[in-house]
This record gives sequence, structure tokens and C-alpha cells, in this order.
Amino acid sequence: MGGDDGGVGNSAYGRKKFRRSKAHFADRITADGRDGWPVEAGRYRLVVSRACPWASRALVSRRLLGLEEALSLAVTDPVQDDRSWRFTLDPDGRDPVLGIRYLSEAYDRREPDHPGGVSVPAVVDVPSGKLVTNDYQQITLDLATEWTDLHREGAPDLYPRALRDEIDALVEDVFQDVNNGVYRAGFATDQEEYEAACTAVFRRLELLAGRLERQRYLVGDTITEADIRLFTTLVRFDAVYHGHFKCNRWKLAENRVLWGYVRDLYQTPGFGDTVDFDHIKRHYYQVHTGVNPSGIVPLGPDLSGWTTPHHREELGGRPFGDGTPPGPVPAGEEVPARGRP
Ligand SMILES: N[C@@H](CCC(=O)N[C@@H](CS)C(=O)NCC(=O)O)C(=O)O
Repeated sequence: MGGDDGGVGNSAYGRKKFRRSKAHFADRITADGRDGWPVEAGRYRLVVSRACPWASRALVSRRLLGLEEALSLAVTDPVQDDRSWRFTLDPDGRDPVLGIRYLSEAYDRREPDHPGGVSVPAVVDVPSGKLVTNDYQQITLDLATEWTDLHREGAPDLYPRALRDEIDALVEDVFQDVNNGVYRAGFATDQEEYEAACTAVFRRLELLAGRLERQRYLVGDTITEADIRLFTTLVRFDAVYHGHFKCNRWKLAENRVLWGYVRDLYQTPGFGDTVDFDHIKRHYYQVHTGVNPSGIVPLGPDLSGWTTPHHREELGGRPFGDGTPPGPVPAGEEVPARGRP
């Protein structure tokens, strides 16, 4: 499982330094279909694990942009087996649309014996059953900029042209030190590597807290791609990265600014309604047996704080710019009660 993709499979911590490789399938689904995959309502299926921070970016974007009908959703079991991600949450253990039991079947249809692992997020072409892309860095950018004809009315501009340079620079720092930094700390195999990664995590979080002290969102006064990418790591912080990955200088709940910021987003339609804390905890604590040999899943932390007032609206800001919040979660996609505060 996982190959050398540096994801969260057991292979992610060997004796060599933790390294996250590039996505293997990087075709893009675009308005002009230049890679052979044109944007088309109903043609593709987004496969995610709700445990996975990289896949969760796509879950949030899809909700904010109102792409739920155009791009259907498959949710895997949070715990992989030796054939990787599986559809055991569905009747007969089969994805009802793709008809497969394992995500690897879509990868194999695309390229038998492909090198590298099977990872989420993955977008699969429903008619052929073939994987199109698992390029988690590009998928959300394309949802924001290539799928515009299918966006809901009032969808926000998550990647505004005028702000792209600033967003790109910020998400690169956030990726290195935070999104991927927590994995480097968690899968470190010596003290020095761990300390360097953990130090970088908190140094960057402190810088981000400084930035967010007086402004509601990371770039400008509306939600952008940068907020989505920071959110999916922050929302996991106290539940898994603090304990399991030893990023424990402080808890997010102890940092006034970041705790306010992440609760603000969590309580914004399209963010918190995609988060399943049960899947998150079971995945990390049960799958990484090198880090947690007993597989015991901790009971905490207490989730009740997630719905408490954050007062960030006092900073102003227009969460959706000229747009509006998304509607309710589509029937059948609700996070079960055990995964919510
Ligand atoms: N490593 C992936 C990025 C996404 C990723 O790491 N996903 C993890 C889940 S959070 C995954 O599916 N890892 C493979 C596994 O655990 O089997 C890529 O390079 O495309």
C-alpha cells in the first residue's frame, strides 16, 4: 500500500527520510478537454477518504462551488487493507456507481501494474471506469477554474486571478511546513528529523496566526483556496497531529487566533459538514501501526468546542465575496453523528 508515495500507508515510514512523491496520474479535466477529459456533468466520480487531508480539500471545494450533482462522490472505508482503499461502507462492499470493491481497480483499468501506490483523492471516469487523476494539488484548482460552467449560482471565486501569485506563494509555505510538515514530524525516524519538522510546523503556525490576527482569511477578506488548504490540516490538528504525530508544543485549542480561525471555517457551510472526526481518528491511529502498534484509538479530544462562538465576524470580511453560502449537504452525504461534535 502506498508505494513510496509518502502518504499515510504503512510504507510511509521506512528507514529512509520521509518524502512525498509527485502524483503519478496528472491528467487534467478541463473546459476544453485538452487532455482528453472534458468537464462534463455526471461523467466523473470523486473518490475520497474523509480521513485524508488532501482528499478533504476536494470535498470542501466541491461543496463551496455547488458541484455535488455534477461530480458524484464515493467515500471509502477510513481503514485500508492490504489492497488499499475499499468501498466497505457501501452495500455488498461495492461502489454503487463504479461497481468496484477497491479503488485500485480503477487505477488498474487505467494502467495495469502502474508504479506507485493507490491514493485519494482520485477522480474516475464513470463510463470507462478508469482513473483520470490523483493529482491532489491540481484537482481543487481545476474545480475552481475549469468547472465554472457547472458551478452553482453564487459560487465564490476560490482562486481569483488577481490573487494567484499571493495564494501560490502562501500555499507553498503552508504545504512544506504545515500540510506536509506534520507528516514529516510524525513519520520521522530519528530525533533530528523530528525536531526539525516539528519546529517548522510551529514556527509557520505562529507566522500564520500573526497574519490572521487582524484579517479574517488568509488572502484578502474572502475565502480562497489558501484557506481550504490550511483548514484541512488544522481541523485534524488536535485529534491526530498533536498526539499521534507528536506535534505537541501546543494544541490548536490553546492558540486564540488559530482556534478562532479554524472554528470560523468549520462553522461555515461547506467546511465542517465534510469533516468526519471518527474517520480521521480511526484512519490515523489504526493504519499507522509503526507509530501506534496497539491500534488503539483515543477517546478524545472533546469535540464540543467546535460549535462554540468564535467572534471572527468582528473582523469583517465577506466569506463568499459577491457570492452566497452553499445550500445543505445533499441527502446521503451527511457525516454520521459519531463523526461530529
Ligand atoms: N500521496 C498522494 C497524495 C494524497 C495522499 O497521500 N493520500 C493518502 C491518504 S491521506 C493516500 O491515499 N495514501 C495511500 C495509502 O495510504 O494507501 C499523491 O502523491 O498523489
